[in-house]
Amino acid sequence: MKDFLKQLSRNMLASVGGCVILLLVVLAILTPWLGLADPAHTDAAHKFVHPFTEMAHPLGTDQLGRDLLSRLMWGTRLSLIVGICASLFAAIIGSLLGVIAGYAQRRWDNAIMRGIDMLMAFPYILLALAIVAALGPGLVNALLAVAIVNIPFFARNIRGVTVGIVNQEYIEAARLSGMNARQIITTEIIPNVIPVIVVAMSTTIGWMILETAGLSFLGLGSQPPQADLGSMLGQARSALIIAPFASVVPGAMIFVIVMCINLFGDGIRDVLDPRLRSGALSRPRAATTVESKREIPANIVSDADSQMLSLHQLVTEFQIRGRSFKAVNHIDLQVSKGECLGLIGESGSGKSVTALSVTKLVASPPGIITGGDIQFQGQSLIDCDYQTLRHIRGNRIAYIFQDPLSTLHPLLSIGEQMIEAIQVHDQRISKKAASEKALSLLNAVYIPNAKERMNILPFELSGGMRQRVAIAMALVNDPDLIIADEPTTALDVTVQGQILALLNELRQKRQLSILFITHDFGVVAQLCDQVAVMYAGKIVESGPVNAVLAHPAHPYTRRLIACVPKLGAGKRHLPSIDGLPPVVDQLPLGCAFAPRCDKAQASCREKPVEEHRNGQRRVLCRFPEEVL
Ligand SMILES: Nc1ncnc2c1ncn2[C@@H]1O[C@H](COP(=O)(O)OP(=O)(O)OP(=O)(O)O)[C@@H](O)[C@H]1O
Repeated sequence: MKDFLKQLSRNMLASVGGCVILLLVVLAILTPWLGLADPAHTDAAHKFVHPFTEMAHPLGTDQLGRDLLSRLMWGTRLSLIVGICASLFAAIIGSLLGVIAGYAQRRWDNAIMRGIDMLMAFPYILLALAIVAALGPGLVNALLAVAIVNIPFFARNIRGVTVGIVNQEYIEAARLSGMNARQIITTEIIPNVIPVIVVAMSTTIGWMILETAGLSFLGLGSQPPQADLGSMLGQARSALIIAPFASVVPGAMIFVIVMCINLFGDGIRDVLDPRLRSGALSRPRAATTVESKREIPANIVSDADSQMLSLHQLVTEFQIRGRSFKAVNHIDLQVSKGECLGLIGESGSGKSVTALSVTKLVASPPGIITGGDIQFQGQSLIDCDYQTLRHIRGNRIAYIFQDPLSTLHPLLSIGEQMIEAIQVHDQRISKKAASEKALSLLNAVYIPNAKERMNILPFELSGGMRQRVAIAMALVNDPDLIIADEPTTALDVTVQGQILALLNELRQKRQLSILFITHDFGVVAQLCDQVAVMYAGKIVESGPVNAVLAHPAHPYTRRLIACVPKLGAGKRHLPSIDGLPPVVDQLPLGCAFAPRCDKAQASCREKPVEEHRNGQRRVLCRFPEEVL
């Protein structure tokens, strides 16, 4: 709750809206005790008294001499109660119908949704008028009418969300655990749709107040002597020319209430919507923000003839709610032409952020590059303009991600997506030529019946086949560097072996450089020439794969290698690494691995660690396992 209020207070307009609404609600609650005049007391001798002319009637009087301030306060109280009750009624009934229709599907879904469609087929205001006409005029009936016509809005919204949730794996898991439909709805579905209901309610209360005011304005809502804001407006209508203030007072109040509720509702939506949290109230920028005062490393020497990619003291941070998370912390990496570099480390060590930083694909906000440089074939990618970066992305540097199902477009066929990727970077190529190129690439990655498969959708392929398509997509523009972010993690070992063999073959045939991200030293041994081990945003060890595997120098590397089972090594205990990596906004002054290291001494924790180098090997440890 504290967090919620803190985030809400950052939105200036929502805060103002919330404060005004809070003030009005408090005043509405306290109205009976404010010592105001009787709102129904008429005084023909004092009709249409102008505002601020008589102490007894600060806002003036209406056509029957009733005190406008008192009627305004009582009317506001009534309008707020009606708006909130109508909204609650519509939200509860509509959401329940939506959840049941979305969960049950088939016959129930059909019956409920066709009923809802029938409600929606009537013109909105006519339906409300018909309901009031059938039930008779009166505030409660107006409330019911407004609530009923808004039920379809909630039902359709919540049904859509529920249909999405019902297909998720955790609902399957709940079914497997033996839960019945009622339990699944109450414990799994409703908690997940509540934020959507709250957001929808926060934006509809204002609308419902307006609708009830509309019915009262037409004489179908509150009946004399009771008055809500709409009926005040309706009664003042006949004297609009001679006493406009009698209309302005309730009209201005309706405007303020609806405006403030909408501003507040938008603020609540922004805070509650998980996609809009973590500072991302705006769409991420096209390229990661680079801090203007970033630390630029001195004497960058990058051999453009042999180096494909080199990172120099790169720092990428996430700045969230006043905290800076250093996901990538002063790292140096080099990938030579035709070489495969394996980047390995535990989950959360910063591998993916490093990979995304290369082409400035880290989402900004909250990501920001605060230091270092990235050289691609001797050209700085940090300082280059956006057009150059766009040309390089997908053309000279391509990515393969872990889950092709979420990176391939679900509604476009494989062929269409590949042709699009080719034509984005080469507008002169005809569709036919692009299609032939796509087909030859699908053949190159050994997709059987490639011609027929050009026309199918991603979900119709198996995981291994999808990953082959993702590799073919990465190759469409003959890139020089491929960044593969755990492309085999979701695959079984046989398919993993095939994909690694394919990448190796393509690398040799096409002289590709690869930055390969993985958790698995077995994969590194199979594919990579060089390896860099990452921990808490830093490269703690790097060097040729054979040398690192045979003689790991950092205790973390040694323990990562010890976790890999060895075929034929007999039955042995596979040690795990106790403890967890540190949170990267509270990194210690010394070695971040020290709390989990069996060799750590006091000096490891107290002083920054210096890097030891020998030839291609580097280690960031005060007491390495091997002297380099
Ligand atoms: N969009 C984001 N907003 C905030 N923090 C983020 C974001 N993306 C990544 N991080 C943080 O950056 C750190 C590094 O994340 P990263 O995804 O690079 O780890 P990783 O080593 O690739 O892990 P995995 O192997 O699980 O993919 C983590 O602490 C993560 O929580």
